[in-house]
Amino acid sequence: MTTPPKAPRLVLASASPRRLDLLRQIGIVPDAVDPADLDETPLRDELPPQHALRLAAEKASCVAARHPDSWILAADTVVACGRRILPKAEREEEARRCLSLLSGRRHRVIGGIVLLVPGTEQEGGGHRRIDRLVRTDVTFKVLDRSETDAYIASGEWQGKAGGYAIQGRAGALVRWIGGSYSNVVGLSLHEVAGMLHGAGFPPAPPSPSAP
Ligand SMILES: Cc1cn([C@H]2C[C@H](O)[C@@H](COP(=O)(O)OP(=O)(O)OP(=O)(O)O)O2)c(=O)[nH]c1=O
Repeated sequence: MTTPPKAPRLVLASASPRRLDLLRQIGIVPDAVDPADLDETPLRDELPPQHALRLAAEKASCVAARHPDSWILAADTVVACGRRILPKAEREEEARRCLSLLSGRRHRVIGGIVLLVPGTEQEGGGHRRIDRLVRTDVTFKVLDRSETDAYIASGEWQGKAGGYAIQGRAGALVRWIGGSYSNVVGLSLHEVAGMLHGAGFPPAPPSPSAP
């Protein structure tokens, strides 16, 4: 008698609650969440897309070492103004600098996504890597002093790439967006669904109720 194939295990290599919520939105519930702890400083002369993809790949491979038989999903979100990579704002001055740079201008949000698919025994184990880069263009309104102060007071910028979170109050500061909204929040759902489907991950079960 042959044993049925084991259900694949999905590990989300991220500390971002937004990524977990986004996946849940499309019915994907990871079996485990295991963040990688990495130095996210850009390399010298590293361009925003290279940076996003490198970090997503490093997060994925760091976590894959702990889960050799699982599917690993990792991502990195970079906010870029020209060649410049904006920081993940941790301090108020950083967030203010980001907002003043973004005010009235178009910028790019680059998402690097890496999916590691475990190899079968016949393939000799190891993981196969699938990656994608997603770009969304975002234009902020011109921010005056009181709008900037109010946004800073909200504290929502903390730990966010580029010092803002489109899914919160900064939604009111965005004049125009071109491309994937979920990519800005942290993970393009269209891309990730396509990557999982294309690699043979079982589809999400039907939703028990409407959102
Ligand atoms: C631009 C923008 C970023 N962000 C968030 C998404 C990411 O959590 C964060 C970018 O930092 P990341 O390094 O991509 O992610 P993270 O450090 O939160 O988690 P991990 O590295 O463990 O996966 O900024 C928003 O939530 N909304 C936004 O509009």
